[in-house]
Order: sequence, then C-alpha cells, then structure tokens
Amino acid sequence: MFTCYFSNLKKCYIKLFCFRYSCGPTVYDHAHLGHACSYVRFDILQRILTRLFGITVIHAMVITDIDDKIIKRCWEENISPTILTRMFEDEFKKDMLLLKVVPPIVYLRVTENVHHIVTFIEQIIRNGHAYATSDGDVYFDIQSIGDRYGRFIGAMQSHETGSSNKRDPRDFALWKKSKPQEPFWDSPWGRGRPGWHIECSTVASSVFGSQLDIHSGGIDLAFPHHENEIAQSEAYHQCGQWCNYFLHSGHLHLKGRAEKMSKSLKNYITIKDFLKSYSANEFRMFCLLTKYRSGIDYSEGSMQEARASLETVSTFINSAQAYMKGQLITAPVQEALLWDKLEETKVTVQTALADDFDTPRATSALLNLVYHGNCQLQPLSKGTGDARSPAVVGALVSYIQELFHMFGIDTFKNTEGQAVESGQDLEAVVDQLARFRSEVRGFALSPQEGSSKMGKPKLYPDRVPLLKACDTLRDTLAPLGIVIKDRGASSTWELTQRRLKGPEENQDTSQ
Ligand SMILES: Nc1ncnc2c1ncn2[C@@H]1O[C@H](COP(=O)(O)OP(=O)(O)OP(=O)(O)O)[C@@H](O)[C@H]1O
Ligand SMILES: [Zn+2]
Repeated sequence: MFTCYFSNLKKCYIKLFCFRYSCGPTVYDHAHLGHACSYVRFDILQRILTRLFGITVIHAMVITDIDDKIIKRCWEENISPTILTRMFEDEFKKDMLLLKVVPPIVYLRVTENVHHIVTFIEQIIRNGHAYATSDGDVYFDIQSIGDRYGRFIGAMQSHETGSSNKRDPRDFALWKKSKPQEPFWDSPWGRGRPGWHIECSTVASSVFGSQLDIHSGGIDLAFPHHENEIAQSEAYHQCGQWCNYFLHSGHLHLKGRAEKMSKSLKNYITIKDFLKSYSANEFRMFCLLTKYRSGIDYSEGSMQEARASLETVSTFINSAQAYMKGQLITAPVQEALLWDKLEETKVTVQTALADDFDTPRATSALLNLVYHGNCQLQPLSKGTGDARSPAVVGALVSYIQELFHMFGIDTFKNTEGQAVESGQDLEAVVDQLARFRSEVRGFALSPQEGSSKMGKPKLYPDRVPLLKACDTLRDTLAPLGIVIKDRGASSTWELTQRRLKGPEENQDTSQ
C-alpha cells in the first residue's frame, strides 16, 4: 500500500513508512472547531495506521503565514504580519496539543521557504509548464499539460482571477507581483510573493522528494488547491503520479447552517471556548461517531450523545473492576458468550478500520461489546457470587481500553485510574495530616515542667497515649506508600516510588 523500503542486506526485511503531508492553517485568527474536526479526524487515522496496521507515518505540515487574508488583517489591525501570524500559529499549536493531536514531525512556515519556492517555480518554467508575464507575475500553463488538468476532481472550472496577460483563464498564479505596502521577496521576476498552491508543492517536495503517500486536508481544498498542487508537482518532478492518496475530511457545520464553520465567515467557536464545556476525549468521541469524509453537524445534542457514549464505557469499566475485585456480586457470567463477543468485535473493528477507516462502525462494535458486558454485570441483591469469571471480564476491559487509547481517548477514569490521578490531592491531604500529627507529637513530647534537662526528659503521663497514637498512624500509613520519618521532635514525610509511578506511566508521548 505504501512506500516500501528494503533495508539491511543480510537480513532482508521490509519497513513500512508512509509519507504524509498536510495543508496547515492560514494563521490570521483563532483556531476553531472546524480545524479541530479536520485535524483530530486525521490524527485518529494516523493513529490507526501506526498502531493497528504498523505503518510509521512521517508527517509534515505547512503553516501558511503569508497570503491575502493575512495582509488584509494586518492592515486592519495595524500590526506586522510576523507578529500576527506567530501569535496565531502558537495558539494553533497549543490548541492541537490540548486536543491531543500528535504533532507533525515538522511544521514548516511558508515565509521561511520562499527561496525554495522560487527555485521550484524556475524549474517548472524550465520544464515548459509555466511562464512569467511582463507584469512580474508567474502563471502555471494549464494547456501545457493537455487534458491532465481536472482529472483529479473532474470537470470543475477554475475561477482563477488575475492578470489579463494570462494565456488561459484557468492558469493560476505561482508568483504574484507585490502591490505597494505588501510584504515582498526578491525574485528573478521582480519583487513579489508566492501564490497559495505552490507553497504546498514546494514544501512537500522539499521534505519527501517526488513521492507522497498521503496528502490530507479539508474537502474545500480539493479544488482548486489540490488539483493545482498536483499539476505543479507533476510538472516539476516530471512524473505520472506525485501523490498516492488524497484524504479529504468533510466539513463541520453548526447544526442547521449550510456554510462550514470558518474564520472568514466569522461563524466559529474557538477551541479554547469549546474546551470550557467539553473535554478533548468527548470531542474525539464526537469525531469517531461519523466517517472522516462526511460532513458533521455540531450541536449541544451531538456533544451530549458523545458524552453519553463515553460515560457508558466508563461505567462498564468501573463495574468490571468492582466485579474483578469481588465487590460486585452478579449471577454467573456467561463466559463463552463473552469470549465469542470479544472475538467477533475484534474482527469487526479490524475490518471496519481497514475499510477506509470506518470509525463509526468500529465504535458501534465496541459499544455493542460494552452492552454485552454490562448485561452480564447486573448486580444481584442476594446470592453468594461464588461462580466468578474475572478473566474474561478483564479481557473485555483490556481490549476496550486498548482500542480507545489507540483512538487517542485516555484511559477511562476507572477507580484505579482515579487513585493514581488524585496523586496531587493526596499530597495536600498527607501534608495536612503530617502537620497535625507533628503538632500533637510535639505537644506529647514536651517535658514536664521542672524536669531535669540532663538525661531523658520526663513526659506528662496523660500525654503518652497521644504519642502512641502518632506512632500507630505512622505505622499504618507506611504500607500505603506514605512514609513518615520522625526526626527528633519534628517529622518529615514522603510518598514512595510505588505511589508515584502511576502518573508517569500514564503519560502517553508516543504516537
Ligand atoms: N469547518 C471546517 N470543517 C472541517 N475542516 C475545516 C473547516 N474549516 C477549515 N477546515 C480545514 O482546516 C484546514 C485549515 O483551514 P483554514 O486555515 O484555511 O481555515 P478556514 O477557517 O476555512 O479559513 P478561511 O476562512 O480563511 O478560509 C484546512 O484543511 C481546512 O479544510
Ligand atoms: Zn496545501
């Protein structure tokens, strides 16, 4: 399916790599839920490729930090393009981290690649597929590639505007002469700046050369942006097919609205505002419930549905753990049925995800497995619960957690997880407890008035039980991983490694 590299002459084995390029945001405003939807959906796809199918994805993303909208915004705000774009680029990256999107291996800014873009355009001109006009613009010559233009998307007409010096109205700009007051770069055609499409062809080629496996972006980018990228890149590399797979995500709309959520339409909800009401896990669940290619309606109702699905899974995991510990008494579990359902689910999930990443089918199979698990774990008010089957219940929990973890949804807040997560609160509580104990101990240890300063001080006999209680508390807490050390009249405390390990183990920095 993807680029295969044979390595190591002695032991010939195949490593599977996938070169992925994605069109990044144009950074002149806040990132919104439309961006979140596109980048989270592709993040889920990348996790599936990596973790389920064992394909290492090398992902590069461009940041569009120069274009007409950026220039307009800078004029409106009287701010320099560098300041404006760095501010929103930074915010975009932080938002992506909050949504737990695995960052690309490299982000590349257009403004730092203009020299590459100029060289790229020169080569396209040399290859006979572009021309410069007397105005100082450079256009792609669509007629030079015959009927290849439009093969990607079909017979859509380009709406390119620009100089009347164009050979064909469909020809699109590779280089635009700069207008007065606009940012510019020197080039063989005079002062100007790159067109939009050429930035992606150049940046992708500068990282991956002449072959790309996956190119991703929202469906609005399919035409003319990706059609034009293909024309330019194949004209530059003089190849028959530059990219193997274009993946386009459907648009996020506010429910009831026809137009997509977008910066320019000012109909957006920022990622930060969204995260005040919902979690990154809930947004992922919302994304999983539709195919990445489909449009998606955002509403309170659809978010509540995502939240409820997550809660169902979470409740099951908690019940399952209580059952495994013997705290939940149920009728005998139908073990064979659960093993069968588990195997069935594994096959369905694998097949669904191999079929153009059908996440709603896979998620529905997982929720169905949760349903069967829950049916078996109905609490019994009477009975001994002697016949127990913790292993199969544990197998269900492990598989369900593993799959959601693969999708980027954190380990559910089961009771075990909560104990680990509450580490910080625990520290504050232990600190208060240890201080209180210290005061009591200090009080109990204070010598009787008039007792000799030489030799062992004489304690008040009625305070000795307090001292004993302090010792008992210390001895009881030690096996729980809380070690109090009495040092003379004062004390110190620490949490042992056994207690501290949890949160570190839980951190997921891998792909
Ligand atoms: N509502 C949306 N739904 C899904 N994907 C979106 C949405 N809006 C933008 N994207 C995708 O996010 C990526 C970055 O887009 P871009 O920065 O151009 O966003 P935008 O808000 O549409 O901006 P503009 O209004 O300036 O066109 C693109 O792949 C784009 O297709
Ligand atoms: Zn692009």
